[in-house]
Amino acid sequence: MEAMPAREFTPSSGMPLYVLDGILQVYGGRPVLSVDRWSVPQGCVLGLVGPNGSGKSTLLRLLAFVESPAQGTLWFQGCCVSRREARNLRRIVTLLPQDPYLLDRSVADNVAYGLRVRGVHGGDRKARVREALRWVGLDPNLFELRRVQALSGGEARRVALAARLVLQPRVLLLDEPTAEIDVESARLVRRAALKARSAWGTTVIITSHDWGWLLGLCDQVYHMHAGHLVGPAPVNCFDGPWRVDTDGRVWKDVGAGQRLVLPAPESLTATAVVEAEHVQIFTHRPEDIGVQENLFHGIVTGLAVYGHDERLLVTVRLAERILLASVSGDQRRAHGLQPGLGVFAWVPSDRCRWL
Ligand SMILES: Nc1ncnc2c1ncn2[C@@H]1O[C@H](COP(=O)(O)OP(=O)(O)OP(=O)(O)O)[C@@H](O)[C@H]1O
Repeated sequence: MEAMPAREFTPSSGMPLYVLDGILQVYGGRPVLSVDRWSVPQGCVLGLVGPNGSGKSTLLRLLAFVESPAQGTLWFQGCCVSRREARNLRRIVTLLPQDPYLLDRSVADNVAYGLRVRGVHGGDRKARVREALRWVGLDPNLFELRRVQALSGGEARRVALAARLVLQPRVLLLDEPTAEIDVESARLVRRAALKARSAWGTTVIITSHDWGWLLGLCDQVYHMHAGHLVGPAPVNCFDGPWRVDTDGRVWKDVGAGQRLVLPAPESLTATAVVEAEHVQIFTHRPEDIGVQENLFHGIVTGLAVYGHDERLLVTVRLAERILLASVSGDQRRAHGLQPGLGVFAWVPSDRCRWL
């Protein structure tokens, strides 16, 4: 590992675990991930949310050192990671992919595999395997000797998670660990992530499509869109193409004939970003003429507490998309916001920025 030149990066409050600098990843000649500058604090639980194909898994693979970026520099614990060093770091940084591979052996063999490779033997290995199974809610007495082929899909995913936890990793990267699992399993994933952090100081980075679940678990949730990190605050992204209005502004249909009208971007294919913080919720159509444009009718589908000052993220289903708005606890109570309530959501056009 090369020592990092001091001029490149000066930590303000503790050395970040990762720093990404000018990272570009390209598949088949097509850029799929572009990160100018991003750092991950040590010991955080961090979420990545975004639509299909936005680059979440690609970013996790780079952080797991299982692939290298086409351009840019990845720093880990203040050091620039070379290809040779990446191999060593894979012993302390572990990735649970979306479709984890399990060996055609017993549950215990699968969970113990990484320990065997690292030279952990005997009673210590057995005890750690049993403990890791308990962490993911599988009774070792019932599951240890079962063959993985005889497990349900959800149980197999828990075994794969136990096989990462048993390593007591420095970094645990979980790629959509709650996809296709029930509420109880999602609770176990959450518990395991938090226990790993408190027991070993593990930094945990999790991708998901579920804003609410991530916000309830993570210190910070970054939104990814079209290969870019947008956030960390919850945001709404509106993709082009845009149509041009008679007065030179641009618009697009967001469903049921409702139009989003914005100032013209540099390109008609640009993506508009509006932070949830700037979207306002009304329970009745407001009189104020200033909020008639970009006022959408929708249904509240979820509320999730986030941040340190009891903000709530409100998901509102418009005809063809979900809109995110942020409200305070007082606003929630005053409006009686709850899932199923019909509301008006206002997107102020002057709060939009373009990607
Ligand atoms: N091996 C590959 N070869 C070519 N393109 C790829 C490859 N892997 C991913 N991509 C492309 O890279 C982009 C980012 O994919 P990635 O899997 O990182 O997105 P994601 O946000 O994790 O998506 P999802 O939520 O569907 O899992 C997509 O456009 C995808 O088609």
